[in-house]
Amino acid sequence: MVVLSVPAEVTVILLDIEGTTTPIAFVKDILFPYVKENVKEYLQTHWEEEECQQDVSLLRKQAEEDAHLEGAVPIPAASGNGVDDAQQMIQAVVDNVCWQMSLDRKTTALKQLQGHMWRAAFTAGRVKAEFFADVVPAVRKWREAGIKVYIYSSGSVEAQKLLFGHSTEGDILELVDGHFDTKIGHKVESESYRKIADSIGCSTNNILFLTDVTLEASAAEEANVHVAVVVRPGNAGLTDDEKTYYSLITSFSELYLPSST
Ligand SMILES: CSCCC(=O)C(=O)COP(=O)(O)O
Ligand SMILES: [Mg+2]
Repeated sequence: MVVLSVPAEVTVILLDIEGTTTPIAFVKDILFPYVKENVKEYLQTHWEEEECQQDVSLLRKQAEEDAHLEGAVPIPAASGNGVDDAQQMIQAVVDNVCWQMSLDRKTTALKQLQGHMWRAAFTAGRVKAEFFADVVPAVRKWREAGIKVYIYSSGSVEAQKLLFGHSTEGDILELVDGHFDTKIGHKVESESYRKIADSIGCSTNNILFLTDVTLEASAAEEANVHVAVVVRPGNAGLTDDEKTYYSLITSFSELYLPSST
């Protein structure tokens, strides 16, 4: 088995979710279709609720920023014309969400609504999150060795907690010391990793970030974070240069902690 030694200065392991702890297929084939199939009904049911209106406001703000993009779908402000007005707005939100999802956009606005929609599916037991078989045993071992484990995903913190709280391995939320999402910044921006280190109370070089996306690895590395790229079934392929440049692992069990036996 290939072994990658974790630098002695690492005290925190920061994990991506999709493509790292969890198969991309689970997100693409189960979570995303659930949103596309149910978004209209969800909006119709929850439209009058404060949380739903906050989600719509955030999506509208994002739509304004996206106005210059090809195919962008605007979300009109309410004109106060009753039921027809609400139905038009709901349709615009549905179209906007479907457009963003067709591009797999990672905007905070989209991720917030998705998280709220998944809540019902997870808490009713209709969906259970999948984790690769090596994830839970490795995380337990790291924690026993005194390593803190944090999550940094484009999925909202609320959605992350749903996944870890309702998984095929049971409720594994207690294995995580904390969560970060794009509210701290985007994963392809190095400043996000500096802010995460500040928030945890460590230096960036105390962190090892595991991700499937080399753009994220590169941003983290620029901030002096240690990185390893995770190669899982179903992940996007890497170029030969990327394969040579990055430390690669195919399972968390390939990480060797000098402090553990
Ligand atoms: C954590 S919720 C579902 C995943 C999701 O919506 C997503 O965009 C995953 O992105 P990641 O940064 O974990 O690759
Ligand atoms: Mg990922």
